[in-house]
Amino acid sequence: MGEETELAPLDATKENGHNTDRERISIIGTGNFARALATRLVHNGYSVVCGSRFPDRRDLAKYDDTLTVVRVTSIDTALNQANLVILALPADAIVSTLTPFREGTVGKILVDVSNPDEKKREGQAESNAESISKAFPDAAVVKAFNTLSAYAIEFDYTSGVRNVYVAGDDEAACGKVRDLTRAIGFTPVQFGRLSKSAALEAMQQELMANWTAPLVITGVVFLVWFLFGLWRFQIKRGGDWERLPLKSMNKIIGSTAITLLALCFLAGGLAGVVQIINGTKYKRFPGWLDRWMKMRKELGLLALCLAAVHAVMCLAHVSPIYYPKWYDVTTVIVRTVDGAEVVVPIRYDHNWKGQCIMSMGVVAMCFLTIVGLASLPGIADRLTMRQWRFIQSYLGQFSLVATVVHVLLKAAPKWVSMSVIVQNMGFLCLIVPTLTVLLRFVLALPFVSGYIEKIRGGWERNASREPTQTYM
Ligand SMILES: NC(=O)C1=CN([C@@H]2O[C@H](COP(=O)(O)OP(=O)(O)OC[C@H]3O[C@@H](n4cnc5c(N)ncnc54)[C@H](OP(=O)(O)O)[C@@H]3O)[C@@H](O)[C@H]2O)C=CC1
Ligand SMILES: [Cu+2]
Repeated sequence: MGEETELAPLDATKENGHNTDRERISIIGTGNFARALATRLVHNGYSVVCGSRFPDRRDLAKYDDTLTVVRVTSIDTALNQANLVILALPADAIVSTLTPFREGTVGKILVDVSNPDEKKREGQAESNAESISKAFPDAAVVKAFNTLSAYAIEFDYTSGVRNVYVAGDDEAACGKVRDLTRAIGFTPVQFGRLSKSAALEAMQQELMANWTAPLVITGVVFLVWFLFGLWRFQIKRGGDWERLPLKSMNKIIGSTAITLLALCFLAGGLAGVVQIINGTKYKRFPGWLDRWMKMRKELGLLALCLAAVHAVMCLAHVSPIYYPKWYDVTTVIVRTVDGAEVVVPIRYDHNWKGQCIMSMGVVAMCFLTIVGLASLPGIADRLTMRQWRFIQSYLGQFSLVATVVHVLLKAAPKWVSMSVIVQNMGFLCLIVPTLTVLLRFVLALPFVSGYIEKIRGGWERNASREPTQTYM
């Protein structure tokens, strides 16, 4: 590899009166991201030039055969080879690397893919892209690709079309980047002007974007059930610690799962109540309900995850030893050598109770899995609005009802004989889910649901009054 003097100058790409310079893209840098982008560009018919500090030492072909057609040149030459230049350099090296070649940036579209080094960027308001734009005012800087990994760019051709967020002040430049993005198999999403690039860079820094609150709620719900279970199954019974990791934990995790599932569907139910009270859909939900509504997907997925753990734990330990009431036992009487008669069990079969509990658990798990899968991007994108609503609303509520029946079958008869019902975990963990099911049932009654549909269709009870005020 080396200086590519035989490369055609930029103007030579104008053929037959058509400007085909879109076909040649320059990438500055030869690292992971540069190679991934170069591979994908070459696969899609682009000619790629990579600019390096050490062009003589960079042999891209050794990474992938596709890259044999990629020329590695000096940074200066690479800048001159294309109108669209992708800067695949470490964030803090971009300005210093390009400054000696300022001339070459004039009139160019510079695509900034960089993500900030978290520690260095703390408290710094300006994004990488804005710093580059300030340093090279004669170039059109566009932020793009930073939310994708090099791996996804190079290898992920199968898992649906990924979004590439584009931000920039020059609309023509953004348009070219969007075209390029589409041409190599991604979906461009214009995210706004360059000032929005800070949000794109921050997006990449967030490990758990929308998951913090749902995870905290899950932790609190789990802790409540854990402390109750610890007191109920271990401390109150004076020990039995060896059953804590599996038998007790299974009940604790199951209770956490059903509570989270109920919380997921309770939000929508309360939203319906609020809309009925307000008599309009044009009034904002109170802040707490709004935040709660926005975390339904995460709560549902966490419920699914814990329900799966509960199912596996059940398989691991449900047996006549722990749950004798779920089984019918066939016994034989064996006479011992000294003449005593011993009753020996020879066969266990699930009785009605055991069969119904287990099968209802399987049904609930099955529906919950469909609802969970349908909420994932990639699958959700392929559903029509009607299909999505059917799965999320009907199948979702059916899975909650099946879960309630599953727990009810397991725990209910015991309540009757229990002197202190509030000590029964099965009873306690059903309170919120049962109230949720009842609320959703009431909201589904024809005259109530008709009223809500009317409100959601834009009808207002007090339409003639003064403009609606909003909650703060
Ligand atoms: N890797 C990833 O998955 C992702 C990366 N990005 C962004 O892409 C950019 C490049 O990342 P990546 O390819 O992983 O990084 P690498 O460290 O693998 O590559 C950076 C390249 O930049 C060149 N370079 C120029 N100046 C310097 C310098 N001062 N110090 C080090 N390298 C320099 C080097 O090429 P040469 O030696 O040939 O000059 C080097 O190969 C970063 O801004 C990163 O934030 C964004 C999203 C995901
Ligand atoms: Cu269960």
